[in-house]
Amino acid sequence: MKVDGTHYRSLWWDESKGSLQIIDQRWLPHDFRIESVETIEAFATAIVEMRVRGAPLIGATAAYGMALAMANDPSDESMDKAWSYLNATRPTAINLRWALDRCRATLRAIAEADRKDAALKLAHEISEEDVGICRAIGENGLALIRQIAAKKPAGEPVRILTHCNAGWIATVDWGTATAPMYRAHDEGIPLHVWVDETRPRCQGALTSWELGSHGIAHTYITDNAGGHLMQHGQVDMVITGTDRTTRRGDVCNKIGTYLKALAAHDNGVPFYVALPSPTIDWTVEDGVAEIPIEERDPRETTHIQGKLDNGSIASVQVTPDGTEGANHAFDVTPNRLVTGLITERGVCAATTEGLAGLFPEMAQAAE
Ligand SMILES: CSC[C@@H](O)[C@@H](O)C(=O)COP(=O)(O)O
Repeated sequence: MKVDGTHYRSLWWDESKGSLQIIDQRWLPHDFRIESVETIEAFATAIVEMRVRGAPLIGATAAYGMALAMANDPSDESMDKAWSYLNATRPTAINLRWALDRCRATLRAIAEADRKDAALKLAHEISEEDVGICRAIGENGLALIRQIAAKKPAGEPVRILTHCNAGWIATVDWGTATAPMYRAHDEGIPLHVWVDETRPRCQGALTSWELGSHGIAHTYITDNAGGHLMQHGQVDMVITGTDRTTRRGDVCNKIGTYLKALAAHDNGVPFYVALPSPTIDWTVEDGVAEIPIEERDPRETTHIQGKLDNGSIASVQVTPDGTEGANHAFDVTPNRLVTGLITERGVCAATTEGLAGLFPEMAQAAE
């Protein structure tokens, strides 16, 4: 997508430097900083510190991390070490393990002498696939937005609520939850997006930055406002992303998603989840019982980062000295609260049959 007229992806390989380039998302939306990632430790730090974030982008980044490990030392031992090291960075988004498993399985079957080139090619492939998946999610979600728009008086916007940032910077390009919005806007369908702030990291500010850059009307709201807006008929649909969706369609996503799903259910508002297939964990059935929920540094709750009036970016304390914070980063929305899953192969019910119907080969392979 475009930033100040230039087309960017959220990561790219720089041939001349021989290294991965990322946008350091810790400084967005105030500062656009590009960083070169050149050691395995730097890859891990980039994921842990959320310089790169969002399930699909974490997966693509890890694939480049494996490529670096193979360039340094193409042995099985080095591959296993990189797998374990990178896999330990964040526990919830399944795309991380998906990408690492795919790299390891593919590279194991290749002679050591060829692994360096093969690993880099595979990382490029995983990134390109992500772009294609997100584009297709955009098409499939667009059909849903069109249906809602068709029932409205001409010119009235379709009002979509979204949580966190499942936008182009959370993937390689397009985003998942935002892809249908970009497509609908480009097609001339009037939209208005309610953007949840998404404390503590305020990923809603990233979503606002993305939507604003694309000219999509939006309003930044507090995390607790969604239920109120739904009660007053101000939301036509919800679209969120996901970090891991179980084979029966339970959706793990950024903390607070569950409360939005409950409010949507109570108010008869359709609640959709944009789901790329690498985010399906076919080994898990019950999301609440089985998905590990990341707990991050409580300082993210007791402090908030923003831009001061003098233009500098600073972190300020919002709680009294010594206040304990707890920082659960994700929650699970049971499948009964999900109206549908928008995947690259179409929209399906959040059920075992729905997912297996669209992805029979994956469901079978997991049996
Ligand atoms: C297309 S991104 C999908 C999810 O990863 C997204 O909704 C989300 O929860 C991101 O969490 P984050 O902690 O910012 O990595």
